[in-house]
Amino acid sequence: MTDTIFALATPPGRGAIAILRVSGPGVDAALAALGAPDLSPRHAALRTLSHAGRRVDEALVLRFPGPNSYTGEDSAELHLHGGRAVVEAASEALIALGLRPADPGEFTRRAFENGRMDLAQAEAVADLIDAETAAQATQALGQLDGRLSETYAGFRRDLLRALALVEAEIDFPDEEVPDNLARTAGPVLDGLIADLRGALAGARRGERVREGYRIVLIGETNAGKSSLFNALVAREAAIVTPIAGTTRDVLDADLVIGGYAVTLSDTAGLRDSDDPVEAEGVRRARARAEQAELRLWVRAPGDPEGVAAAYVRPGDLLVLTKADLDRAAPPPDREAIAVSTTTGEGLPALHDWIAARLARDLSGADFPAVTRERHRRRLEEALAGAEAGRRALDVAPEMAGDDLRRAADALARVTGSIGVEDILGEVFASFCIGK
Ligand SMILES: Nc1nc2c(c(=O)[nH]1)N(C=O)[C@@H](CNc1ccc(C(=O)N[C@@H](CCC(=O)O)C(=O)O)cc1)CN2
Ligand SMILES: Nc1nc2c(ncn2[C@@H]2O[C@H](COP(=O)(O)OP(=O)(O)OP(=O)(O)O)[C@@H](O)[C@H]2O)c(=O)[nH]1
Ligand SMILES: [Mg+2]
Repeated sequence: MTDTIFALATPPGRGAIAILRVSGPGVDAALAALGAPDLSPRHAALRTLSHAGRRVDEALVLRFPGPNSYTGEDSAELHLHGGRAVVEAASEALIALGLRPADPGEFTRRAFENGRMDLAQAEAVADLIDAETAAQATQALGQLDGRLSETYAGFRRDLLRALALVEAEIDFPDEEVPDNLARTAGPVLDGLIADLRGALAGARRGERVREGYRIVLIGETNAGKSSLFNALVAREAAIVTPIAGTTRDVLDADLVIGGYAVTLSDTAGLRDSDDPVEAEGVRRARARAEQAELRLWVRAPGDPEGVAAAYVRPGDLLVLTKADLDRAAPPPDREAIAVSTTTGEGLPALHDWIAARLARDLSGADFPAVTRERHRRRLEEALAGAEAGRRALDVAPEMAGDDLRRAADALARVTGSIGVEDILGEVFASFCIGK
């Protein structure tokens, strides 16, 4: 029999109101025992809750009889006065009545297991709670309302249609089979392959909106990278000294620019060094520069092109620092912005340039976006299967079925209609308690 679980759904600590959420078959018995036996479904009612002869609170109580609830089970919410002692007393009463505290994500896990939402929607719940930018929230809402799941389901329907056509032909083999398939299953698969490629092309964008767009400062030692880092994050996060080679570790900061999440990294100045600590710092700086979506090539007046030039890609920005000391003429062949962290000149222009770059790379009409590496890997598998199946149509149609089935399975795993056991723990472990 399923446990009846409870958890604080609001942040811990003192607050105006604290909500205890309860779900499972023992909900009605627990409500009755606390003094709220008579609640009509989904209507808030004020009740005096008590336990073991002691008043616990004057609370607003809501009852959601299953299956019409978030979890699909009998559920309830106790909207308590948000004092620590009140929450403590109510929790103790629920434990005494045989309920147990919920694990992280357990309410949403039950919603998934009861068919109230699929796995992509459950992930969207977690994303929505973690969302700190408007773009992240919009993306998570598009996934929560099932639009992303519907996209995957459409891909899967196409695959199954192609599979049915292949199987129908194979059952009546003759020399016409490849020609027939080229007319029937061929176009279905061609369309699907194009759609999957389109979804994958947008996947990096979805992941960057969710996880943050990676910007790395690179350049010679003493170029002013750490000073610029501090200016952009608006606090003295990195150590700045006149000594070349001050920064060793990569230093990351999360910030929001133009409504998008950004991870900005300060790095060690790129130079050859016999000092093993500095050499390791330079190795890490290079690795980061390669992973990032954008590199800001930081150069002070007189800096040589140096090693950084090898890491700069088309579309990166040259930032000419220390503009208060000397104004280096920007090279004619690349985009550049002159800044001074001493006077502040150029910093608003740099900020605006980054915001425009984020809007260019992260906003887009091909919604809903694929938002997670887990989804992207499965889509890549599905694409590989669809492409292999497509090739087999012409040469060995009897082989196409296996490829298409493999592709359809990969898609079913994204929404959790098959193969969930091995990933459920991973998906729900990152949730808040009470969700
Ligand atoms: N107080 C409160 N606020 C909340 C939630 C909650 O659980 N409690 N939610 C939790 O994340 C979100 C809203 N999501 C919800 C989704 C479904 C149901 C629900 O009871 N659905 C039933 C009844 C629908 C109806 O009243 O028409 C159903 O779908 O059958 C409730 C909340 C955000 N705000
Ligand atoms: N006048 C002036 N000095 C600057 C400016 N930006 C940085 N500096 C100075 O240049 C020196 C080096 O600055 P950092 O920000 O530590 O340079 P860095 O690129 O992080 O150096 P490493 O960590 O050694 O690679 C410090 O003395 C800063 O005060 C600027 O805009 N104008
Ligand atoms: Mg530095």
